[in-house]
Amino acid sequence: MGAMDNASLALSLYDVRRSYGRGGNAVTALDGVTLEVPAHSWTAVMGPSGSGKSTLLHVAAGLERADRGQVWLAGHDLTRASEALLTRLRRSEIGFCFQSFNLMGALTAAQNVALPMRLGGAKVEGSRVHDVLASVGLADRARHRPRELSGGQQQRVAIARALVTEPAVLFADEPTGALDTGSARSVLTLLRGLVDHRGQTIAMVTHDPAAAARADTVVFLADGRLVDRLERPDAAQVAARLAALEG
Ligand SMILES: Nc1ncnc2c1ncn2[C@@H]1O[C@H](COP(=O)(O)OP(=O)(O)OP(=O)(O)O)[C@@H](O)[C@H]1O
Repeated sequence: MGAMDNASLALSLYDVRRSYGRGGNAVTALDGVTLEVPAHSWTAVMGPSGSGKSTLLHVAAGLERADRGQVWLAGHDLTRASEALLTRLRRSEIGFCFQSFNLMGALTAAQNVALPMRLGGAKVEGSRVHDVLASVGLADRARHRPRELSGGQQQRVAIARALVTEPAVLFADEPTGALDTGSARSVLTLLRGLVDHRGQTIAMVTHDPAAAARADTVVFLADGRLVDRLERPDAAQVAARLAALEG
């Protein structure tokens, strides 16, 4: 089971397979992926277009089922979990943020952040919402609606919403893909701080070597397999490995 004991792993995948379609049209998106993500660390997933990055993130976050293998998160194998358990885990242990923010336009920042807890039927403490907004640097924007916020601020609200339930893992799919360089940098600095100062575990898909270089570990997918890995890399190393895979 690898070098690390399970307690120090926030997320682990063993020999995970996932394909789409059937017969001659079948596409193998993940072809035997094994990945251990230590608690309180940040892992970036890179690879050429179509290599399986989004599928990996969705399977790891319980948004899609693996066909085979195991996905362990918060003490449960998601591949064997009932729908009821998956729903509970998605509301408590799994945070997700997207390239396109996916905020509710009619709701304020504070209401957007409170939404996952409301949907989970939990009582929402105003102070909790305020603390999470403050932790992403938006204490003074609680009453603003998404259209009144910059792209970088909207992504911060989305990150706050993903963190409000204190998830075991924050999953981020291209979190800086829609942002200009400066906003991207500040969102990445926020994510780095969440790991370093709050012990958050993050799994992120990105196309951007500069973003991946902020992570602790970068893993590379090609044709649904993990083919390479860098620890504490710089952006030039990441770009070179990616270029080699894109051929
Ligand atoms: N719902 C689906 N139905 C059929 N095929 C799919 C589906 N989702 C993904 N695939 C296929 O699975 C493979 C992996 O897709 P995935 O989106 O995980 O790749 P990716 O690395 O995230 O790509 P990109 O960088 O372009 O977003 C691709 O060949 C894709 O066409």
